[in-house]
Amino acid sequence: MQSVDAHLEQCLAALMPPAPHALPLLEAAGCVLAEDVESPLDIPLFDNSSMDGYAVRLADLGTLPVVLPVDGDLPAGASAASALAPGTAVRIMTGAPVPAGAEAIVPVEWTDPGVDHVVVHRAPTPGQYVRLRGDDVSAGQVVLRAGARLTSSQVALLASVGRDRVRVHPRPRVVVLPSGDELVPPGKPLGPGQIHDSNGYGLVAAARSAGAEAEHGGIVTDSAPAVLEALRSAAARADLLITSGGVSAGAYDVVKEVLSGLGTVSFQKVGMQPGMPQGFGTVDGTPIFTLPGNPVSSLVSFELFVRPALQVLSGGVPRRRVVTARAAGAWSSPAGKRQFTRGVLSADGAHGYSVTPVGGPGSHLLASLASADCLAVVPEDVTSVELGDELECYLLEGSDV
Ligand SMILES: Nc1nc2c(c(=O)[nH]1)N[C@H]1C(S)=C(S)[C@@H](COP(=O)(O)OP(=O)(O)OC[C@H]3O[C@@H](n4cnc5c(N)ncnc54)[C@H](O)[C@@H]3O)O[C@H]1N2
Ligand code: MOO
Repeated sequence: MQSVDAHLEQCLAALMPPAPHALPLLEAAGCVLAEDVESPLDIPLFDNSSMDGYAVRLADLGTLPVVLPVDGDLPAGASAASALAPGTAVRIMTGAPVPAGAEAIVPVEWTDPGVDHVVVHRAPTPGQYVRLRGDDVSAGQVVLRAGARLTSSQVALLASVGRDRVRVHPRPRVVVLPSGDELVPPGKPLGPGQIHDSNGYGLVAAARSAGAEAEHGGIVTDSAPAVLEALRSAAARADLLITSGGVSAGAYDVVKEVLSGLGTVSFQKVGMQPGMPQGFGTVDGTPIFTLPGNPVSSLVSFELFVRPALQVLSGGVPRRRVVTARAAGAWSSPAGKRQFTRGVLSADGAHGYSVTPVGGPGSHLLASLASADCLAVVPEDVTSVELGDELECYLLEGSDV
């Protein structure tokens, strides 16, 4: 039996992100940057006011209150073409360029607030409420480095320095192929012995949540030629294939039969619960994960192996969101297997977090997975978790922690 870590390492080592390309800025959000971005501009590009008020020379504010003639308006977007004449004020709005000669801004709240003349009741300190050119970013400064996964504030930063396109690693294209003669799409009536395909939908949603462009490639029936045809046609349009089902020891485990015949996919038992039967390899050069069919096994396998793989394929590094929590119950775990227990985290004032197991270990208990916000990791050498034991917990999509 292979360890979880060894299986993950083998899968990740075989992956290569597709070549970077330039994308319009909004399409690049969430992608990994493939270039260092230098700002061609100082940001702010000009000294500007951080308050609605009056631009003044400090020498003009002798004994307060002082009355100054108002020599026009400077709204945001105006150009401060002429210098502030001594003995006058200019009405200025937040973001408007500060005219040459002005040394500070008097906020409107410290005035009467006049239009032709203004009565100033309080004096600002030198430079007060003036945002200086280059205060945030200097021209020539690298504002973002290759490898950053673009967050919304980073997209805003790129826009602020004038970039409308950036080179990023493309989102991996994923095709999900659930297999099994018993499967019927949701929305269609079920015949005897049939069930709805939940894995196909869950895996597409999971891949999208990991930033991939994922499609449901249709249910594949348990016939070897149909499986091969579906795999080959999906491989031609994908950076990664995911199948579910058909990989254990049954007489109709056709995915395993067909892929074993190709010789480019290896199947092994991985020491984990759920998700023991795993396969990884390539179909016509496209990497493929063959995940076990049980619904919980399928989605837990995605979290453990496919999500990190998508992080690598999208040009990033594998990263997990993990917290340590104390067990709020006691349960057993199989010897020699790493158990991923569905759990719900709660803030626990004294100790950080506590984790309550939900649903039991059955791999068909999808509702309990859907109510969990973490997978509590029980190491291979632990067969019983006791109340208060500390466990690492992998945060699941949607976790508020
Ligand atoms: N004799 C053995 N039997 C089984 C073993 C074993 O080692 N020896 N392993 C068990 C474990 S653990 C798992 S996990 C499953 C994996 O089986 P498969 O990957 O071959 O999956 P299937 O047999 O096709 O299906 C298993 C189960 O999941 C349901 N299923 C499949 N696809 C979907 C789908 N798209 N949506 C919803 N549910 C799905 C399917 O109907 C079965 O109930 O094997 C155990 N057996
Ligand atoms: O390993 Mo299976 O995935 O436990 O049900």
